Amino acid sequence: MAKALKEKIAVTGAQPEVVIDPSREPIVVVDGLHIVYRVYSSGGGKGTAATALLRILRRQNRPQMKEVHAVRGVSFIAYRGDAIGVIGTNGSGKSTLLKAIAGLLPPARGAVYTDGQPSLLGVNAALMRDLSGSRNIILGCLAMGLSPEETKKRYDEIVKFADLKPGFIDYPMSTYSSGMGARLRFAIAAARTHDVLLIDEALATGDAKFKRRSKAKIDELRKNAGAVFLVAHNLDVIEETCNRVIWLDEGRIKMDGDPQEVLAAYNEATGK
Ligand SMILES: Nc1ncnc2c1ncn2[C@@H]1O[C@H](COP(=O)(O)OP(=O)(O)OP(=O)(O)O)[C@@H](O)[C@H]1O
Repeated sequence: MAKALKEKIAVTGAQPEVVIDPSREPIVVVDGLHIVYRVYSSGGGKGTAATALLRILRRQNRPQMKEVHAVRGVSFIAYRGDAIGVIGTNGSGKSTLLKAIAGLLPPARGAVYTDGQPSLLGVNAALMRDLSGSRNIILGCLAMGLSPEETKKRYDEIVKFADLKPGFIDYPMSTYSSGMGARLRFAIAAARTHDVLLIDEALATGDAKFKRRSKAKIDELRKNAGAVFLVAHNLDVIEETCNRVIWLDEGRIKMDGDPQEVLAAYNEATGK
């Protein structure tokens, strides 16, 4: 019945059609999104006085600008309860897409609409390296909008979930291994429910036991959250965690659908 109601919209280019399912609640709508980075190419010689003088003599008043077209006309709809894995080879635009959904990059064309506040949880998420784990928990919770009372209530739960080596919670985060940092970041982010949770490789550095617990936590967040996006090179994590996979190739969607189907096609194409 819902299927019969499904309306199909043709999207320009060779990318898959966007399917609207009116029986489900849309949380993220990405509509013909293009993201372009502008970088100064070394040929332009930005930086030294000599090259600046050369530019003036050549009547070039600006250093050469190069454009990197990282996302090229991507369209899809994420629905409430979706856990979407984003896969693709290096440089295919996965992190750029997540940053754009988080509102951190302006679209060159197209638009992203989200229902609620997106939270990007990356391996480089901004915690203070010189502060202890415990200070970062408090700051992180307050930054996520929890009240001081809620922060106090959640503190023990976060420490328990991060499960760091004894004593480390009071050490500066600069003394943590990358896996320990990732665990704490994930534990802090998982302490509240998110409308749209974007996870960029955050789980990649955790060990097997932590990955299992993260999966359970993502399932729980998924139940309460709007939608979860997960970028990971470990396809097992994607297969176990996600109900849908988007395969990006050179900034375009190559496939969008059932994890098993998309992962099988991806493995075949990449020769794994
Ligand atoms: N800050 C930036 N400035 C200029 N170009 C960038 C910037 N960040 C990414 N790019 C370019 O945009 C394209 C997509 O990069 P992106 O990091 O989104 O890919 P990715 O699929 O996440 O890659 P990886 O699997 O290596 O993490 C690449 O060509 C990359 O060189």
